[in-house]
Amino acid sequence: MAAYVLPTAAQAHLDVVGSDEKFPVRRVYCIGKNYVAHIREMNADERDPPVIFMKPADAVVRNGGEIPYPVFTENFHYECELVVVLKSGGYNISVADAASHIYGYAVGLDMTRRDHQKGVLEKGLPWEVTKAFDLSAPIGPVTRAEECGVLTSGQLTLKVNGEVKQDADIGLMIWKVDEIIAKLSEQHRLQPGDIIMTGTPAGVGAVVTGDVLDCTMEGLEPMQVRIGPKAV
Ligand SMILES: CC(=O)CC(=O)C(=O)O
Repeated sequence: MAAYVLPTAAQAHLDVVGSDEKFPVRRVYCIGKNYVAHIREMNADERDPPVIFMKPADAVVRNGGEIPYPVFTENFHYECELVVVLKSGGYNISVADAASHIYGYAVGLDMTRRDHQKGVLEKGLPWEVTKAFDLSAPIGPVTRAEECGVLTSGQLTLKVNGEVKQDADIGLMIWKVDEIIAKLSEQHRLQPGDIIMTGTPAGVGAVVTGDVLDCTMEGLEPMQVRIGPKAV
């Protein structure tokens, strides 16, 4: 087999609770505007359907740790989310079959350069500058669905420096997890290793260097992230 002209990139992966095996991340799909209360706080139109966007797989930061305050923003926001990870996929998955493709769940953060979002939304430009930058997806360890069951409700909470900022039941999602999988598979052949960040509830806000963010969800392993000094 011919060699590559450069070293290949490391495989992005997540830890699996109670296992030495790793979950290999293929693609990171994200759902935006999936909770009414968040749509309202963003002054967006709640009659519009949720939106689909992506982050690169190497935006994933395993189990938190420290992430730098990124370049190219002065308004860096947290968005706590339920993350669904897939063991199988396909096109046109039905809502009824969707849960059979789920390997497990984790909590994660869709970190956002909020200062760039307004212009992007107003001008109808792509979302990459605001969402798809380096280290923008800290994600905790994956709990297997066979351990926690299929999650349709449960409290998702984010604390910043110990103070609750986001606290909502995932049952309030506009597109539920099974509907998200069905919708995505209308547009993409979902693959084993694809992961889905399912949208954030209300209470998003800015962080500064030194802040400590704790994401929790009943039945899942928690994740803690610290915001480090500005990246150079
Ligand atoms: C406007 C947003 O913040 C979209 C998003 O990422 C979400 O709702 O989640």
